[in-house]
Amino acid sequence: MNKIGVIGAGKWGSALAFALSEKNEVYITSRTPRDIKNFVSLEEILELKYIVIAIPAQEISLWLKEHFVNKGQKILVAAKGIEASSGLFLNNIYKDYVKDKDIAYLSGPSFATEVKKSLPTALVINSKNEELSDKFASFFPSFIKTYTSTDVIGAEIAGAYKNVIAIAAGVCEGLELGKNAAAALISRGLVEMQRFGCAYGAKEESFVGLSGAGDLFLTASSTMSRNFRVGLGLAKGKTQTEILQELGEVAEGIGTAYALQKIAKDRDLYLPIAREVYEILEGKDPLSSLKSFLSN
Ligand SMILES: NC(=O)C1=CN([C@@H]2O[C@H](COP(=O)(O)OP(=O)(O)OC[C@H]3O[C@@H](n4cnc5c(N)ncnc54)[C@H](OP(=O)(O)O)[C@@H]3O)[C@@H](O)[C@H]2O)C=CC1
Ligand SMILES: O=C(CO)COP(=O)(O)O
Repeated sequence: MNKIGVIGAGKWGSALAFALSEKNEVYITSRTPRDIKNFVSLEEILELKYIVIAIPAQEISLWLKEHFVNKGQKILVAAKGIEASSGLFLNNIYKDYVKDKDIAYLSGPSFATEVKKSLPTALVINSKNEELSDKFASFFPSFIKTYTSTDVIGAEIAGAYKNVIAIAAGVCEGLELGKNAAAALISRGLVEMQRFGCAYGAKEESFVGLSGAGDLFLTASSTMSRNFRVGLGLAKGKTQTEILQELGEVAEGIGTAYALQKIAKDRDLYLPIAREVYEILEGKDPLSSLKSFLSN
């Protein structure tokens, strides 16, 4: 049995620890200590060969700087987001700490709540090192079908961008604009994130597969999604602070919308839905925002 360490005992980290324990001996740690099975110290986890990191994108840069010690571990990154303050992708952040050959990124449709109930899904392990992707893929339980890909940037952008589109879809639902509008928004969102990804050398097919369309359709159509619920709150006129207080969990689409706004400005890119989400987060009226996107 392989020993796997999970860092971050939030919703996704604990769901992954549960799923991976079907075939492996799994240990978990977190910033806030918990009275749960196999909870150990960070120092003990860092001694293990295989580690899953489920710390949100907005926090990871500082966490790596303050806590990570490279001992040649193989890392699977479970977060989905782009750092707001810098506009850096996760692979840019991690590359200062972990070699490309030692790191993989997890993507695809996966609400933690369903994974914790052993409900089936299909996920993608993305790494430049195909041997490592295969290895991580082999750790997953029978109820999760795994695929592998070398398109790290495509998977990363798809996983992060879909959270922003999910916020827009939540706004659309909250404003009761109808299913036609939602479908129009989601499909234009898919095109927007694919175009953005391709500008960074991502493969088009990553956006129509599990990492892109798969995760987008899931997140942008369900109140199980925290990002979708952020959109519902914005449509009701709630502030970011009120929404996050009610949510009590992370919604990566918010930071990612700010990151995309920064990138769009720096690189002079046209990202219409991401821009509207950013503007709504900054106080623009949601209805006029969606109308400006959906009307001629
Ligand atoms: N939930 C889901 O269904 C899915 C989530 N994801 C992604 O996984 C990532 C984590 O999400 P999720 O688990 O749901 O979020 P949660 O808010 O449930 O958990 C976040 C985790 O990160 C830890 N954490 C937060 N800030 C810091 C910090 N500054 N230093 C150290 N640890 C920190 C928390 O530690 P502690 O609680 O111990 O303080 C907690 O374990 C996100 O990027 C999300 O998009 C991806 C797929 C599915
Ligand atoms: O990424 C997810 C499912 O694949 C989780 O989405 P939310 O963070 O919006 O809940």
